[in-house]
Amino acid sequence: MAEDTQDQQQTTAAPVPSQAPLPKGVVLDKDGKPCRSCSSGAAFAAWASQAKKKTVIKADTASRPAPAPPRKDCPPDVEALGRSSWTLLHSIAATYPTSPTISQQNDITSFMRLFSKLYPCWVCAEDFQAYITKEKIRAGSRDEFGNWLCEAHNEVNRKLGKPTFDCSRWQERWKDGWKDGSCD
Ligand SMILES: Cc1cc2nc3c(=O)[nH]c(=O)nc-3n(C[C@H](O)[C@H](O)[C@H](O)COP(=O)(O)OP(=O)(O)OC[C@H]3O[C@@H](n4cnc5c(N)ncnc54)[C@H](O)[C@@H]3O)c2cc1C
Repeated sequence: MAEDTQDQQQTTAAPVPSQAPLPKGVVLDKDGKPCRSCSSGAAFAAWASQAKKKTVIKADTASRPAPAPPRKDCPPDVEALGRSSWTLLHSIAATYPTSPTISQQNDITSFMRLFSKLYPCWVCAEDFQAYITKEKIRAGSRDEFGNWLCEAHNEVNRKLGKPTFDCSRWQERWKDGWKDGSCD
């Protein structure tokens, strides 16, 4: 009861106290706040619901606003961000020149380095930067870059315990559509 009284004095969303265990899968930002683009959607939602429970409206219960219905146009979690990002990256590979100039090779290499620094999920970004340092970006042709990217994606798949992708089929997946005609 004493805790209820204390809660009733709060009017705005309060962060979950640091001693409260964070739901599994919630990654913190460098400032210690939960990072939505680094966390799975379910884990972030569990944290948000925990945080909401700590929020009590000061006025009587009748004047509490109805909870907002869930919507689809929310900031991305780690999965949504990842899917969109891989789509962009593999699509760039699919339109990369078959015989790129030196300048085009430099551009894609710079782009990938900057991408790995700016990627919004910081834990993902750190691992991707380490991967790029270990496995030098290969961009001598479309197929070379597409395969390098496919291997980079597979490294993340392995880290997350997902099946790896057959890189001999990256152009079917991202450029031409499957050979059985199912994308035509
Ligand atoms: C650079 C980067 C680093 C990431 N690091 C992390 C991380 O550290 N932790 C984390 O939780 N999430 C990370 N992610 C997100 C993660 O990779 C997935 O995007 C996310 O989990 C959603 O996965 P998904 O199963 O929907 O398919 P995704 O892995 O997003 O793949 C999308 C589609 O690409 C195709 N595909 C799969 N593998 C390959 C491949 N090797 N080559 C070509 N096509 C392929 C498949 O058709 C698949 O449906 C990262 C994303 C990026 C872009």
